[in-house]
Amino acid sequence: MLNPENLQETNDFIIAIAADGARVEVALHGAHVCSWRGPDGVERLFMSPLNSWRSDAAIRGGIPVIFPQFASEGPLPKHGFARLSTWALLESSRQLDGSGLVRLGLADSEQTRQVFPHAFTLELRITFSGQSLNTELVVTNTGKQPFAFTCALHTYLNVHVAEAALYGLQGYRYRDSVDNRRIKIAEEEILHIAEEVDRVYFAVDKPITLGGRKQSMIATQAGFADAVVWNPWENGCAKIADLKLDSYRHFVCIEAATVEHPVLLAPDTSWSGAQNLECVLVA
Ligand SMILES: O=P(O)(O)OC[C@H]1O[C@@H](O)[C@H](O)[C@@H](O)[C@@H]1O
Repeated sequence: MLNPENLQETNDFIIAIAADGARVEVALHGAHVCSWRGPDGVERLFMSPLNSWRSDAAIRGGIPVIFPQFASEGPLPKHGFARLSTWALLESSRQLDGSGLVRLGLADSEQTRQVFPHAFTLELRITFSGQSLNTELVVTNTGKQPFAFTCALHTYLNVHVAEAALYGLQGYRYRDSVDNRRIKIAEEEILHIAEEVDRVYFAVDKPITLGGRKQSMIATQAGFADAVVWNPWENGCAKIADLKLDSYRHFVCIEAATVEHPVLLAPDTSWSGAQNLECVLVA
């Protein structure tokens, strides 16, 4: 899936393998999980075949880290700068239980302070084994003033959209970005993706399941208040240069996010949010 020739030009990658053969590929550009395979070797994340792999662009697919601004809801570039920054590798190791651990870090710099005048560190902790992947974002305020941020783990899940169904969203209040950001209550027990979907579900406190024909993916989050479900459909793909016109058929984003109420972080304190993905194979 990844093209090593291109990658060497613009990205440094970490490949980490758990004792049971589960593996992740992580780019330092954005601390971006680009690939996650279980021991069966099956890719669980979508990566766009038209991804540019340019160091000045966000990677289209995998798990973009969104910080300190979700979407265009503030003065910063869309989805903030974390996904465009070069992170440092802090650790890549195998835990006593055989699971793989990769930790990456980012701190404020002259460049980030120009658009976000605060002192901070970010850490992304990626743990994986068997059929599960856990990503945790830790934000620490290392400055003297409080600051506010919104954030997300913008996970692109590999799925045949025509066969997919989302469970667990019924009853939540959500903001519908494809209907003038109207606030609605989710009535459907099962959400099928049959048109553009771009919703922020608020105060999500239960797992969301993306059911498919061969597997189901259970997304559980902690720390993050909200969850975004996004599929651009054909009309959206036509406007996004690094997606093919039919890419919408192959992924659904389930994003663990904090959007409605920004986190206000006091000096010398940390916030953390995690998304856990568990793949259940259908016999
Ligand atoms: O094209 P980008 O910047 O990666 O954003 C992709 C999508 O990200 C989602 O989180 C937003 O809800 C969508 O509105 C947006 O289109």
